[in-house]
Amino acid sequence: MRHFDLCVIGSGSGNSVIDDAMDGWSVAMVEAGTFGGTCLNVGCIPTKMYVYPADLAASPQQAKELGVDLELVDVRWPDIRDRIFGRIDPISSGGRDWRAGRPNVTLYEQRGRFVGDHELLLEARDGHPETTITADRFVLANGSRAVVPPFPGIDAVPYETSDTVMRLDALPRSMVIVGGGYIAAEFAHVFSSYGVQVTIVGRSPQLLSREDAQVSERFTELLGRRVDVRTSTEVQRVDRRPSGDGVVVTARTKEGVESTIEADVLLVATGRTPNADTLDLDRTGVEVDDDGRVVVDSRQRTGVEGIFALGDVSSAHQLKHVANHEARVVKHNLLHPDAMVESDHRYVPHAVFSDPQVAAVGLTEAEAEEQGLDYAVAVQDYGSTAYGWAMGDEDHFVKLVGERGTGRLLGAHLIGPQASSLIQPLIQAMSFGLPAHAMARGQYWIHPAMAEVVENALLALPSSSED
Ligand SMILES: Cc1cc2nc3c(=O)[nH]c(=O)nc-3n(C[C@H](O)[C@H](O)[C@H](O)COP(=O)(O)OP(=O)(O)OC[C@H]3O[C@@H](n4cnc5c(N)ncnc54)[C@H](O)[C@@H]3O)c2cc1C
Ligand SMILES: NC(=O)c1ccc[n+]([C@@H]2O[C@H](COP(=O)([O-])OP(=O)(O)OC[C@H]3O[C@@H](n4cnc5c(N)ncnc54)[C@H](O)[C@@H]3O)[C@@H](O)[C@H]2O)c1
Repeated sequence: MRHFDLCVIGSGSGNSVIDDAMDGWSVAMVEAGTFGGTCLNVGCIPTKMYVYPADLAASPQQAKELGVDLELVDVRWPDIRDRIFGRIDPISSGGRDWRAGRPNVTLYEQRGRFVGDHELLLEARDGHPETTITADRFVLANGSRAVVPPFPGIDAVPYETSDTVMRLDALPRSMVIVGGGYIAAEFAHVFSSYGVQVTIVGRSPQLLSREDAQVSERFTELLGRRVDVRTSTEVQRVDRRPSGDGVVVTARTKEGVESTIEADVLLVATGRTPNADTLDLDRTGVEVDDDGRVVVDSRQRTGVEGIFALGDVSSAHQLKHVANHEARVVKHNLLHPDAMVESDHRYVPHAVFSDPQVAAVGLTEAEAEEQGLDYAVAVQDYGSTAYGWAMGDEDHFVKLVGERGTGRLLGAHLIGPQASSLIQPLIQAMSFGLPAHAMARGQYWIHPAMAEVVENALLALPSSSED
């Protein structure tokens, strides 16, 4: 049985754990799927590569109001798709070849599952015989996968998930998206901008229901102007369309009103579940929580000596920047067992790359209220600052939740153009404990840049003794 100093399971953020400083270690990299993991192959990167052309395709409407007549002549789906994967696929295969070529690394392109605390069975797979390896240290970085709820009829109809929808042969005429979270919001923007008739079926009263209530309400309203949004609506069953292709989704509102939606394509976007269950962790002492996540401490250690976990398999955040942060922590802790560092999960931001964009960090107003904090809220419209006014913006805003007394930010919630970038100074202020007014007045803000909406939101919070 071959023994390694380190075994990493999962080549997403797990791949970046392997460092030059480990050149003297024997390392096993285990990857059952496409090298590079979710973000590169079926997640962040290709989705945003679809979002950017979608932003362009959606611009004629806005331009018209400003006196510029543009016309969307065509969306060449095969060209968009092939440009995206023509760039991504070589990065994945190049990364694979580079990693496999490292003299101290053995790449096993097989599914791994534990048969003991430090013993991993690699399942047989075309050309790769079953084998068992042992290692002193393991890193569980095997991510999450799309969940498909057992809607009646689902097994008898064709459906897509985020894993498959980006490689469709042709742009459909219509699409029904089940789910009201990140993936639904981003793909609704992409496909509707490309001219597809999109219907979203969401069971919550608002889309993006985990956002601050004011943001999710506004987002639902704005996306609803371009897409048929059905909220508080549950799928009852799905059937094949009588014509043979496509689907019919039967849905019912909370009030009991039933409707059917016919579409060429059904996209299921109802969340992701950690892949911990694929590892047979019950054969080890590694603990898994009620949500199926590997339990780790602040140093990313499981309860078993030498076994670490990171990213979607152990994190509630399911975000690439979190997986990358945790990978840096694991790398450090593997190399410096006597001087371990902790992950910093205090202010984890996120952004939804839809239209409008949404970005947030920290507490929502409801969470500040629930926690009994002494807080104040400031809401600043984009249109109240010069750039937003020049754009004629009437829909978007920055909402800040600040702590009275200290003047520190508790949360920031943005909905509107460039929200994913505008939020960055607010993340910085929270991370470094900068009070709102000190941050607003302690630096220049370029006039008349869009960032003035952030400056004005900060100034709209009450000042404090620390400012
Ligand atoms: C459509 C979509 C868009 C997204 N967009 C964003 C975004 O814009 N920003 C953002 O921050 N996050 C985004 N995410 C989330 C982000 O992709 C994930 O949080 C991140 O990729 C998780 O990284 P990871 O290293 O934990 O796991 P992964 O990258 O998923 O890597 C896990 C790897 O482990 C392999 N594996 C699983 N089980 C086994 C096993 N038993 N044996 C061997 N190998 C195994 C898998 O094949 C996979 O390659 C998006 C996700 C999706 C689905
Ligand atoms: N921009 C980004 O950072 C980005 C983009 C895409 C995905 N992601 C990550 O990927 C994860 C998965 O995305 P997602 O949109 O699938 O998940 P999500 O958790 O954001 O949303 C899931 C949605 O499905 C609904 N749902 C769940 N079970 C259902 C059921 N049985 N019937 C009907 N509706 C149901 C939920 O109410 C929710 O609206 C996200 O949590 C996120 O972390 C991130």
